[in-house]
Amino acid sequence: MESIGVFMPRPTFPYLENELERRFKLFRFWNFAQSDSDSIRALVGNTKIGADAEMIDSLPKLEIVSTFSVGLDKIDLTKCKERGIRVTNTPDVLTDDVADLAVGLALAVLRRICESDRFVKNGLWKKGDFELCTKFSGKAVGIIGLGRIGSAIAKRAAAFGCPVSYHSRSEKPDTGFKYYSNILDLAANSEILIVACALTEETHHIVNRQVIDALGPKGVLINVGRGPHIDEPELVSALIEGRLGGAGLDVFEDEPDVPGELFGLGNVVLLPHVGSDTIETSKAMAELVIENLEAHFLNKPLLTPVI
Ligand SMILES: O=CC(=O)O
Repeated sequence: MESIGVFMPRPTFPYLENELERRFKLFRFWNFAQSDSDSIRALVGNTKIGADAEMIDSLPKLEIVSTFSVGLDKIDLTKCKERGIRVTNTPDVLTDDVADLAVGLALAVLRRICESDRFVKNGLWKKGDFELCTKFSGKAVGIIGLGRIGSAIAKRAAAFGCPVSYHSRSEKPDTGFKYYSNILDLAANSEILIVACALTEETHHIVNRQVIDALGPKGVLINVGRGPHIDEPELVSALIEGRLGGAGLDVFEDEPDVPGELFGLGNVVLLPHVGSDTIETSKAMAELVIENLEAHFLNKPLLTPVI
């Protein structure tokens, strides 16, 4: 397959880049000339750059978009469908990591793990004890989106003795978790609200001022989905004004820009979109990207087809 042109619009996990280079004719955005466009039959995107309409239009021979992510929000799926371009992503292999991190963020915010760490490292322990924090076990956890990742978070939260409820487009059968068709009811009945759904037009700003206010001054908001799930300026003012108890955020509306107002807040833990960034999972995701490409070019069924 060395002659098949694969386009990578942004640097990615080096293992994936090297493996693609070994098997295909890899064109990286940074050493790509427009005249190469006609050789490109596949595109490998990620959470930052996928395939928007302009990119798709510029690649007339594009047959498949294989993204190194589970999220599809950076891919124009309508355009891909119109052009008959196949799309694959990397579900399942990253579920545990993202769910682990959601629980880790909740623990970090409530138990003030990062603040306590700074307290010790800054030598403040010698001057007195750290303040009391808030218990996590047993807290009412509400999950927005009970897909693969949401379900894995629910399982973990349940193991901590947390009553779990959720909101999604429709009620899932036999989960044993309480379903709220109205997100405001979910927020009002949760102490920790976790965003774990896909970003679509319907879920853009699904957490708005009303939801934040329903969660309230003792509530904690965790986001392991996408930044635009939350109305960020509303979140920032709620945290500054004390209308929300705390937040653990792995994703932001305009990454890597994070609102500076959050930097000084002790009840907020900020991560640089690292939900699935473990060595093990990145490798599994890379294998999936490659196997999907190989399956496509060998006319075999795709492993994780979206379209
Ligand atoms: O955010 C991570 C992903 O979509 O894989």
